[in-house]
Amino acid sequence: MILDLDIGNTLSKWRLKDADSSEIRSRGAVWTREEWKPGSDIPDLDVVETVRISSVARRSVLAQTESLLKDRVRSVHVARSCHEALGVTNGYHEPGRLGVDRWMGVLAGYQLAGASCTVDCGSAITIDFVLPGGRHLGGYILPGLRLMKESLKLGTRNVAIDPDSEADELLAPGRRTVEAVNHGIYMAAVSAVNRIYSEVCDREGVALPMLVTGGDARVVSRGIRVPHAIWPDMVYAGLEACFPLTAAERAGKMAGAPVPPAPVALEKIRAGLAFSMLL
Ligand SMILES: Nc1ncnc2c1ncn2[C@@H]1O[C@H](COP(=O)(O)OP(=O)(O)O)[C@@H](O)[C@H]1O
Ligand SMILES: CC(C)(COP(=O)(O)O)[C@@H](O)C(=O)NCCC(=O)O
Ligand SMILES: [K+]
Repeated sequence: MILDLDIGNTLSKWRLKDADSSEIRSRGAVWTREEWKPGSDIPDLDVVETVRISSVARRSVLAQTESLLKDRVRSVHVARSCHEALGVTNGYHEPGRLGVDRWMGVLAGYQLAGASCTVDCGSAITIDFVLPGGRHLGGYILPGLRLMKESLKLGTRNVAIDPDSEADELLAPGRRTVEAVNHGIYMAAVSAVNRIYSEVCDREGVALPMLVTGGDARVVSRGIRVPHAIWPDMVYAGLEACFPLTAAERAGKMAGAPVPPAPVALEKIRAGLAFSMLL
C-alpha cells in the first residue's frame, strides 16, 4: 500500500492507495499540530510500503513524521519545490521557497490541462499560473476563509460558512455580525479569485483552464464566475506525477482527475474585466 500525505497548515490529510490496482482504499485527516497517536484518524502503517509527502508545516512536523515512518516503511519520498520539473519552470526567484503544495498543484495542473490556473483554498488561498510551454509565472497568496475570519476577533470564529450555502446567499449584505463577517470574507475571497484570474489572462493574452482544490474548494467554487473544475486530490496528483509508483501512475494517470474545463474566449474575459473597471 502507498501512503500519501498532504500536510497543510491546518490539516494533515492522508490516503492509502493500492499499489497494484491504483485504487484509493481509505483516507482521513488529523489536525496538523496533533501527534499521530493510536485512536486518532491515522492510517494503519503495517500495510504501508511506501510514503509520499508534501508538507508546508513547520520543519519539525516533517522531521517528526519522517522519523516516525522511517523504521516502519520501506521508503519515504519527500517532495520539494525546485527550478524545473515535468516540463514546468518555477517562476520564483528562489524556487525552493515556493510552497511545495503549490508546486504539486501546479505540476498536476500542467500534466492534466497544460497551461492552467491552480487555485488552492486552504488555510491560505493560493492562485498560481502556468503559461503554454510550461512557464510558471508565480502567483498570489491571500488568507483563507478561516484565517480571515479569525483575524477579525468579533466572536464569530466558531460559526463557519455552511459549505452547502449558495453563492447568492453568501454574497448578500449580512444582517447580523456573524452573517456580515461570513459574507464579507466570502466576497473578498471570490472577488479576488475572479479578478486575479481575469487580470492575468488579460495581461498574458491567454484564457487558461482553472482547477480548484483545498478544504474550501466547493464553497469558493460556487462564487467563481469562470469555467473551472474541482480536483480534491490535486496535491496528491502532484505527488503521483513526481514519484510514479503504480502502473497507472507510470502511464500518466492521476487519481480523481476531472475533465479539464474549456476556458471561455479571452474576449469574454476582457469584456468582463472592462465592465468591472467601470464600477
Ligand atoms: N472538516 C473540516 N475540518 C477543518 N477544516 C475544514 C473542514 N472542511 C473544510 N474546512 C476548511 O478547509 C480549510 C483547511 O483546508 P485545507 O486545504 O486542508 O488546508 P491546509 O492545506 O492549509 O491545511 C480550513 O481552514 C477550513 O476553512
Ligand atoms: C502559502 C502556503 C502557506 C499555503 O499553505 P496551506 O494554506 O495549503 O496550508 C504554503 O504554500 C507556504 O507556506 N508557502 C511558502 C511561501 C510561498 O509559497 O511563497
Ligand atoms: K492553500
